[in-house]
Amino acid sequence: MVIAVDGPSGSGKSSVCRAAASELGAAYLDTGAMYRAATWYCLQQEVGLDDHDAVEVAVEELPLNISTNPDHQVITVGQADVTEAIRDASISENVSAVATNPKARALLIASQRGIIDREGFIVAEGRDITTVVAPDAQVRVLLTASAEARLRRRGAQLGGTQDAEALKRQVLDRDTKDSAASNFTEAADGVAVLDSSDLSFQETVDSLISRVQLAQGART
Ligand SMILES: Nc1ncnc2c1ncn2[C@@H]1O[C@H](COP(=O)(O)OP(=O)(O)O)[C@@H](O)[C@H]1O
Ligand SMILES: Nc1ccn([C@H]2C[C@H](O)[C@@H](COP(=O)(O)OP(=O)(O)O)O2)c(=O)n1
Repeated sequence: MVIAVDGPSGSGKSSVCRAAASELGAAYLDTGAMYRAATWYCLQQEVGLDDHDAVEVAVEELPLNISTNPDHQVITVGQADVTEAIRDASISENVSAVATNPKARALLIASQRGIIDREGFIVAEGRDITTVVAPDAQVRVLLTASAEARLRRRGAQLGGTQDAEALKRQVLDRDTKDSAASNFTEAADGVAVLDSSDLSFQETVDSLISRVQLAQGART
Protein backbone atom coordinates (compact mmCIF):
# COMPACT_ATOMS: atom_id res chain seq x y z
CA MET A 1 0.00 0.00 0.00
CA VAL A 2 1.26 3.46 -0.95
CA ILE A 3 0.26 6.53 1.09
CA ALA A 4 0.93 9.77 -0.83
CA VAL A 5 0.95 13.13 0.96
CA ASP A 6 1.55 16.57 -0.56
CA GLY A 7 1.34 20.08 0.83
CA PRO A 8 3.03 23.44 1.25
CA SER A 9 6.05 24.20 3.39
CA GLY A 10 5.45 23.91 7.14
CA SER A 11 2.10 22.11 6.82
CA GLY A 12 3.60 19.21 8.79
CA LYS A 13 4.30 16.69 5.99
CA SER A 14 7.69 15.43 7.17
CA SER A 15 6.96 15.16 10.88
CA VAL A 16 3.40 13.84 10.49
CA CYS A 17 4.31 11.29 7.78
CA ARG A 18 7.36 10.08 9.67
CA ALA A 19 5.30 9.51 12.83
CA ALA A 20 2.45 7.85 10.91
CA ALA A 21 4.88 5.55 9.04
CA SER A 22 6.51 4.60 12.32
CA GLU A 23 3.16 3.73 13.94
CA LEU A 24 2.00 1.81 10.87
CA GLY A 25 5.28 -0.10 10.45
CA ALA A 26 5.63 1.38 6.95
CA ALA A 27 8.66 2.83 5.17
CA TYR A 28 8.92 6.62 4.80
CA LEU A 29 10.19 8.73 1.91
CA ASP A 30 10.91 12.46 2.26
CA THR A 31 11.15 13.53 -1.39
CA GLY A 32 11.88 17.13 -0.38
CA ALA A 33 15.07 15.86 1.22
CA MET A 34 16.12 14.58 -2.21
CA TYR A 35 15.66 18.04 -3.77
CA ARG A 36 17.55 19.51 -0.82
CA ALA A 37 20.41 17.00 -1.18
CA ALA A 38 20.62 17.77 -4.91
CA THR A 39 20.85 21.48 -4.05
CA TRP A 40 23.55 20.81 -1.44
CA TYR A 41 25.55 18.89 -4.08
CA CYS A 42 25.21 21.68 -6.69
CA LEU A 43 26.41 24.27 -4.16
CA GLN A 44 29.27 22.02 -3.05
CA GLN A 45 30.33 21.46 -6.69
CA GLU A 46 30.02 25.22 -7.28
CA VAL A 47 27.44 24.66 -10.00
CA GLY A 48 25.59 27.89 -10.80
CA LEU A 49 21.95 27.18 -9.95
CA ASP A 50 20.78 29.32 -12.88
CA ASP A 51 22.82 27.18 -15.28
CA HIS A 52 20.10 24.64 -16.17
CA ASP A 53 22.38 22.29 -18.11
CA ALA A 54 24.99 22.20 -15.36
CA VAL A 55 22.30 21.48 -12.74
CA GLU A 56 21.01 18.62 -14.91
CA VAL A 57 24.49 17.09 -15.15
CA ALA A 58 25.00 17.43 -11.40
CA VAL A 59 21.67 15.73 -10.61
CA GLU A 60 22.45 12.97 -13.11
CA GLU A 61 25.67 12.10 -11.28
CA LEU A 62 24.30 12.81 -7.77
CA PRO A 63 25.60 9.99 -5.50
CA LEU A 64 22.53 10.12 -3.23
CA ASN A 65 21.46 7.61 -0.63
CA ILE A 66 18.32 8.19 1.44
CA SER A 67 17.13 5.89 4.20
CA THR A 68 13.46 4.91 4.35
CA ASN A 69 13.42 4.00 8.04
CA PRO A 70 11.06 6.52 9.71
CA ASP A 71 12.90 6.09 13.00
CA HIS A 72 16.36 6.68 11.59
CA GLN A 73 16.70 9.22 8.79
CA VAL A 74 20.14 9.35 7.19
CA ILE A 75 20.85 11.10 3.91
CA THR A 76 24.29 10.82 2.33
CA VAL A 77 25.81 12.32 -0.79
CA GLY A 78 28.90 10.26 -1.58
CA GLN A 79 30.77 9.95 1.71
CA ALA A 80 29.18 13.09 3.22
CA ASP A 81 26.35 12.73 5.76
CA VAL A 82 24.13 15.69 4.79
CA THR A 83 21.16 14.83 7.05
CA GLU A 84 21.55 18.05 9.04
CA ALA A 85 23.19 20.27 6.41
CA ILE A 86 20.27 20.07 3.99
CA ARG A 87 17.99 21.79 6.56
CA ASP A 88 20.20 24.90 6.54
CA ALA A 89 18.59 28.21 5.53
CA SER A 90 21.03 28.46 2.57
CA ILE A 91 19.48 25.28 1.13
CA SER A 92 15.88 26.36 1.89
CA GLU A 93 16.50 29.63 0.05
CA ASN A 94 18.07 27.95 -3.04
CA VAL A 95 16.24 24.65 -3.42
CA SER A 96 13.50 26.02 -5.72
CA ALA A 97 16.09 26.51 -8.47
CA VAL A 98 16.62 22.74 -8.58
CA ALA A 99 12.93 21.93 -7.99
CA THR A 100 11.89 24.01 -11.02
CA ASN A 101 14.48 22.43 -13.33
CA PRO A 102 12.41 19.96 -15.45
CA LYS A 103 15.26 17.52 -16.19
CA ALA A 104 16.36 17.47 -12.55
CA ARG A 105 12.74 16.76 -11.55
CA ALA A 106 12.44 13.92 -14.08
CA LEU A 107 15.60 12.27 -12.71
CA LEU A 108 14.52 12.60 -9.07
CA ILE A 109 10.96 11.44 -9.82
CA ALA A 110 12.31 8.28 -11.51
CA SER A 111 14.42 7.58 -8.45
CA GLN A 112 11.44 8.20 -6.11
CA ARG A 113 9.26 5.76 -8.08
CA GLY A 114 12.01 3.14 -7.81
CA ILE A 115 12.15 3.53 -4.02
CA ILE A 116 8.32 3.40 -3.69
CA ASP A 117 8.11 0.24 -5.84
CA ARG A 118 10.93 -1.41 -3.90
CA GLU A 119 9.32 -0.71 -0.51
CA GLY A 120 5.69 -1.54 -1.30
CA PHE A 121 4.27 -0.31 2.03
CA ILE A 122 5.39 3.30 2.26
CA VAL A 123 4.35 6.82 3.21
CA ALA A 124 5.84 9.21 0.62
CA GLU A 125 5.53 12.98 0.94
CA GLY A 126 6.37 16.03 -1.12
CA ARG A 127 4.64 18.35 -3.60
CA ASP A 128 3.70 16.07 -6.51
CA ILE A 129 3.38 12.61 -4.97
CA THR A 130 -0.43 12.45 -5.20
CA THR A 131 -0.43 13.80 -8.75
CA VAL A 132 2.76 12.77 -10.58
CA VAL A 133 5.02 10.40 -8.64
CA ALA A 134 2.33 8.01 -7.33
CA PRO A 135 -1.11 9.06 -8.63
CA ASP A 136 -2.33 5.46 -8.16
CA ALA A 137 -1.57 5.48 -4.42
CA GLN A 138 -4.34 3.88 -2.34
CA VAL A 139 -4.33 6.86 0.09
CA ARG A 140 -3.85 10.37 -1.33
CA VAL A 141 -3.88 13.36 1.01
CA LEU A 142 -3.20 17.08 0.66
CA LEU A 143 -1.98 18.27 4.06
CA THR A 144 -2.62 21.99 4.51
CA ALA A 145 -2.38 24.64 7.24
CA SER A 146 -2.91 28.40 7.27
CA ALA A 147 0.06 30.59 6.30
CA GLU A 148 0.11 31.89 9.86
CA ALA A 149 0.33 28.38 11.36
CA ARG A 150 3.03 27.36 8.89
CA LEU A 151 5.21 30.41 9.63
CA ARG A 152 4.76 29.90 13.36
CA ARG A 153 5.66 26.21 13.17
CA ARG A 154 8.75 26.75 11.03
CA GLY A 155 9.90 29.58 13.33
CA ALA A 156 9.56 27.33 16.38
CA GLN A 157 11.22 24.40 14.58
CA LEU A 158 14.26 26.56 13.79
CA GLY A 159 14.47 27.61 17.44
CA GLY A 160 13.61 31.26 16.83
CA THR A 161 16.86 31.78 14.87
CA GLN A 162 15.16 33.31 11.80
CA ASP A 163 13.63 36.77 11.64
CA ALA A 164 10.18 37.32 10.09
CA GLU A 165 11.61 38.30 6.68
CA ALA A 166 13.85 35.21 6.47
CA LEU A 167 10.95 32.95 7.50
CA LYS A 168 8.72 34.48 4.86
CA ARG A 169 11.42 33.83 2.20
CA GLN A 170 11.87 30.24 3.35
CA VAL A 171 8.16 29.39 3.60
CA LEU A 172 5.78 31.62 1.61
CA ASP A 173 8.12 32.92 -1.12
CA ARG A 174 9.48 29.40 -1.69
CA ASP A 175 5.94 28.03 -2.06
CA THR A 176 5.24 30.68 -4.69
CA LYS A 177 8.36 29.64 -6.66
CA ASP A 178 7.68 25.91 -6.22
CA SER A 179 4.10 26.36 -7.48
CA ALA A 180 5.59 26.79 -10.95
CA ALA A 181 6.66 23.12 -10.88
CA SER A 182 3.61 21.44 -9.31
CA ASN A 183 0.19 22.27 -7.96
CA PHE A 184 0.12 21.57 -4.22
CA THR A 185 -2.35 24.26 -3.19
CA GLU A 186 -5.50 22.55 -4.44
CA ALA A 187 -6.42 18.89 -4.11
CA ALA A 188 -6.55 17.01 -7.41
CA ASP A 189 -9.50 14.68 -8.10
CA GLY A 190 -9.59 11.88 -5.54
CA VAL A 191 -7.20 13.63 -3.15
CA ALA A 192 -8.55 14.31 0.37
CA VAL A 193 -7.71 17.56 2.16
CA LEU A 194 -6.42 17.34 5.74
CA ASP A 195 -6.29 20.84 7.24
CA SER A 196 -3.99 20.77 10.28
CA SER A 197 -4.34 24.48 11.21
CA ASP A 198 -6.43 23.79 14.30
CA LEU A 199 -5.26 20.25 15.04
CA SER A 200 -2.53 19.19 17.44
CA PHE A 201 0.39 17.27 16.01
CA GLN A 202 -0.95 13.92 17.31
CA GLU A 203 -4.48 14.67 16.04
CA THR A 204 -3.01 15.20 12.58
CA VAL A 205 -1.06 11.93 12.74
CA ASP A 206 -4.17 10.08 13.96
CA SER A 207 -6.27 11.53 11.15
CA LEU A 208 -3.77 10.30 8.54
CA ILE A 209 -3.57 6.86 10.16
CA SER A 210 -7.35 6.50 10.29
CA ARG A 211 -7.50 7.20 6.53
CA VAL A 212 -4.92 4.46 5.97
CA GLN A 213 -6.84 2.02 8.17
CA LEU A 214 -10.04 2.81 6.27
CA ALA A 215 -8.28 2.03 2.98
CA GLN A 216 -6.77 -1.15 4.46
CA GLY A 217 -10.27 -2.23 5.58
CA ALA A 218 -11.65 -1.56 2.11
CA ARG A 219 -9.03 -3.89 0.62
CA THR A 220 -9.79 -6.87 2.88
N1 LIG B 1 -0.70 19.77 13.53
C1 LIG B 1 0.38 20.32 14.03
N2 LIG B 1 0.30 21.09 15.11
C2 LIG B 1 1.40 21.67 15.61
N3 LIG B 1 2.64 21.57 15.10
C3 LIG B 1 2.78 20.83 14.03
C4 LIG B 1 1.67 20.17 13.45
N4 LIG B 1 2.13 19.52 12.38
C5 LIG B 1 3.47 19.78 12.33
N5 LIG B 1 3.84 20.55 13.32
C6 LIG B 1 5.21 21.04 13.57
O1 LIG B 1 5.49 22.00 12.57
C7 LIG B 1 6.85 21.92 12.20
C8 LIG B 1 6.97 21.86 10.68
O2 LIG B 1 6.56 20.60 10.22
P1 LIG B 1 7.29 19.80 9.03
O3 LIG B 1 6.91 18.37 9.22
O4 LIG B 1 8.73 20.12 8.96
O5 LIG B 1 6.52 20.42 7.78
P2 LIG B 1 6.78 20.25 6.24
O6 LIG B 1 7.52 18.94 6.04
O7 LIG B 1 5.41 20.22 5.63
O8 LIG B 1 7.55 21.43 5.81
C9 LIG B 1 7.44 20.72 12.92
O9 LIG B 1 8.22 21.16 14.01
C10 LIG B 1 6.22 19.95 13.38
O10 LIG B 1 6.41 19.21 14.54
N1 LIG C 1 8.01 16.16 -4.41
C1 LIG C 1 8.64 17.34 -4.18
C2 LIG C 1 9.22 17.59 -2.92
C3 LIG C 1 9.86 18.78 -2.72
N2 LIG C 1 9.97 19.66 -3.74
C4 LIG C 1 10.73 20.89 -3.57
C5 LIG C 1 9.93 22.03 -3.03
C6 LIG C 1 10.67 22.51 -1.81
O1 LIG C 1 11.06 23.86 -1.95
C7 LIG C 1 11.92 21.66 -1.71
C8 LIG C 1 12.18 21.11 -0.33
O2 LIG C 1 11.05 20.37 0.08
P1 LIG C 1 10.73 20.10 1.61
O3 LIG C 1 9.54 19.18 1.65
O4 LIG C 1 11.96 19.66 2.32
O5 LIG C 1 10.36 21.52 2.12
P2 LIG C 1 9.64 21.88 3.47
O6 LIG C 1 10.21 20.99 4.54
O7 LIG C 1 8.18 21.60 3.25
O8 LIG C 1 9.91 23.30 3.66
O9 LIG C 1 11.81 20.64 -2.67
C9 LIG C 1 9.38 19.42 -4.95
O10 LIG C 1 9.45 20.26 -5.85
N3 LIG C 1 8.73 18.24 -5.16
